[in-house]
Amino acid sequence: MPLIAILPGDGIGPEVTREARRVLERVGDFTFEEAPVGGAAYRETGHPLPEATLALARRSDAVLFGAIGDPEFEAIERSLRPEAALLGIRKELNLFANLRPAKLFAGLEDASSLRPEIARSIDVMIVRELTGDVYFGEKGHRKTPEGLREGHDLMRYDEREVERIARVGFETAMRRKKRLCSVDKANVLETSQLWRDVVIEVSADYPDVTLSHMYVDNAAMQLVRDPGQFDVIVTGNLFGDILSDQASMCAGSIGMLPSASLSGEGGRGMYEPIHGSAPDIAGQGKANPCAAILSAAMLLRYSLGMAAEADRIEAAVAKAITDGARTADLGGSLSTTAMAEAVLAALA
Ligand SMILES: NC(=O)c1ccc[n+]([C@@H]2O[C@H](COP(=O)([O-])OP(=O)(O)OC[C@H]3O[C@@H](n4cnc5c(N)ncnc54)[C@H](O)[C@@H]3O)[C@@H](O)[C@H]2O)c1
Ligand SMILES: CC(C)[C@H](C(=O)O)[C@@H](O)C(=O)O
Ligand SMILES: [Mg+2]
Repeated sequence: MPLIAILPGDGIGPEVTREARRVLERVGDFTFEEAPVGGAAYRETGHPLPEATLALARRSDAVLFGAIGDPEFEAIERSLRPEAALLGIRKELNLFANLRPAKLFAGLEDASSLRPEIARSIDVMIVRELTGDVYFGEKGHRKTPEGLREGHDLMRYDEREVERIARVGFETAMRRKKRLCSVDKANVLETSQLWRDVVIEVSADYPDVTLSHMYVDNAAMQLVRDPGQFDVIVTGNLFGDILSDQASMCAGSIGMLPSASLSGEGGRGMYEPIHGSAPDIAGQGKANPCAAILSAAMLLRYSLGMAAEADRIEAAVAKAITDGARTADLGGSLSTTAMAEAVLAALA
């Protein structure tokens, strides 16, 4: 029986993974093991990513991750903050490819920040590089020669890192509408110039894919002007982080966007909503569980080869929404559990 590791994390993480687990239990037979991560783990063990949690992630067939982040730990040493656990798992499991689909579910036009006719056109897969860039470069605080405090974070990619994520971008485009837009800032950044050069080199292997390049500032603008122009976006870690939160509001809510983080080695992956621990609504039963439920569907599709069950879950979310189920972020009043129950009812 497949082993699914559940790392609920902080804030709304446990609230939404609980509901995603119920949906998984409905569609198949799995063994679940849970372990603490983030601030919750730090409180329990003194470390945000305990050895036992990482070991569970390694021996599982797939990881369902909730969210981490706790205002209480915002000022402690960076390596002990909740975020270090998430970055640590991504790095340790070599999860370099992060797929973040943004699509508007019919009926959510009113929840989108865009006009309905524009909102309806969004159906983009953001392929975000996840283990490099300014996130993992050398960083720190130091003093300038004049004695001023200086913070620094090195942005870097080597050609191998760019090539492998570019290939994921092209392969993803091959399975969709065969249009790939590489987003960078090559007009200013050397890291981006290398990115662009390597993406162009890789494109020779994918003659059927139409490749375009866009600077990230323009991409942010185009994403709200005409999101329908994008099929697949491939971009670096930082730009992908920002553009995916932006895309979520085109699609109705950050509570709707799932993600898959993959290594390309076997089927192992980690699946998580793109949102965080939402301290402002944590513990109130207000969180939208759909991003976590849809992440569970991606888990079945990408790690467990259960595409039919993944389709069923996605169809159930779509049906619950067309039937009018809405949490507060979508303009409704359903609780987290009631929203999940609407999805479960639609599954039956
Ligand atoms: N992958 C992750 O675990 C992850 C992602 C982003 C942020 N974080 C962390 O989360 C903490 C809070 O960060 P933030 O406030 O910038 O981002 P956030 O995504 O947690 O919240 C941003 C806003 O969106 C709302 N929101 C988020 N998820 C929602 C859901 N499922 N349903 C309804 N509303 C939802 C929140 O209430 C908040 O108003 C920080 O510690 C941050 O580092 C973690
Ligand atoms: C919490 C943070 C480290 C994380 C990121 O920046 O990757 C989050 O924003 C995300 O999108 O998963
Ligand atoms: Mg983010």
